[in-house]
Amino acid sequence: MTEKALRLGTRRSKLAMAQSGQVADAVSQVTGRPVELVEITTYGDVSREHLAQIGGTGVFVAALREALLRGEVDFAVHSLKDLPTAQHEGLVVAAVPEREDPRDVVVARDARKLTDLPRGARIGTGSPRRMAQLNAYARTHGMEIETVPIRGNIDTRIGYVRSGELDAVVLAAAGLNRVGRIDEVTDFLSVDTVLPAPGQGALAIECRAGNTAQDAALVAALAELDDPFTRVAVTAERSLLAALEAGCSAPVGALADLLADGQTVKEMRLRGAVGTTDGSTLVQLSTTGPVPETHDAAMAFGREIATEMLAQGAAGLMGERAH
Ligand SMILES: NCc1[nH]cc(CCC(=O)O)c1CC(=O)O
Repeated sequence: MTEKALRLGTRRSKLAMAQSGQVADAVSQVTGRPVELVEITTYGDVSREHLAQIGGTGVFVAALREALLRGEVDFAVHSLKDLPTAQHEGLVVAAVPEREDPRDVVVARDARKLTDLPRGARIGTGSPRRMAQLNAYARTHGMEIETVPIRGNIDTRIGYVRSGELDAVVLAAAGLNRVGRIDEVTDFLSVDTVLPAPGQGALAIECRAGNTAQDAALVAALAELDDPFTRVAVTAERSLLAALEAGCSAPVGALADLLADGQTVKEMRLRGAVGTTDGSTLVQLSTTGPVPETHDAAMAFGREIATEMLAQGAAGLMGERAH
C-alpha cells in the first residue's frame, strides 16, 4: 500500500507553481511520501488594484494560512519576502531551504544595462523599495529616469518591455530563475545599488505547529530541508524589517551575508536601506559581527541596526505604515 499523499497548498501563478513543484520534490524525498499540489486562489490573484492599496502581498499568504489551519492542506510554500514578519498563531516555519540569488535584476529593451538606459527612461516596478533605491542611484549618478508603478505576474511585467511601453522592468533574480526565464536578464544589479527585500530569494515552508503527533512528525521531517545559514540571515533581515515596524510593501531593503575565511564562516554582515520613493533621501547602514548562534541573537542583530537606522531618521521616510 502506498502512503497517503501530503497536500501542498499553493497559489496558481507560474512562479508559485514552479517553487511549490520544486519543494514538493524535495519534501517527497525526505518524507518518502508522495506530495500533491492543491491550488488555492487568493484575493491578491484576482485584484487589479495596486499592492499598496490592498495592504501588501500579505493577502496572498492569508488564504494559504486559512487552508492550513482548516486542515485542507498539510503545508505551504511562501516566498519569504512576502511573508509577514509576525509569527502566525498555530503555524510554524518548519524550514527555510538554502537561498538562491537574492539580487534584483533588470530586463531592458536592446539588452541594456541600468547605466546605459536612455535619458528619461521609463522603468517599471511596483515596489517602493526598488523605486527609492533606483531613484537615489539615478540622482547621485546624473541619470534621468522615471519609475512607473506596475504590478502583475512575471509575464505581464516583462510584457511591458516587449511591447515597448516601458524601457525596463526590475524583478527578482530568484523568481526568474524558478520560472526558467533568467536568460532574459540584461543586468544583474549589485546589492550596493539596490539592496534586496528582506528574505528575497528564500522560501519558507510553513505547516501547523504540531498539536497532533502527525503534525509534529511533519514539522520534524520538513526541518531536514532547513539551511541554518539562510535561516540566520533571513531572521536578522526580517527582524530589522519588524523593528522598523514596516511591512512587505515598505521601502526597506535588507541583506545579511556571511563572511568566510576559506571554509570557515567568520562573521555576518547585515546591511539595511530605507528611503523615500523619489530617492531624495536614503538611509543606508551596514554592521558586521559574530554569526548569531541562536534565533534570539539573530533577532537582536536585526533590531540593533534598525535602532541605528531609526536614529538616522528612518521612521520619517516610510510614510504610511503597512500592516
Ligand atoms: N512580490 C512578488 C514576488 N515575491 C517573490 C518574488 C521573487 C522570488 C523571491 O524573491 O523569492 C516576487 C517577484 C519579484 O519581486 O520579482
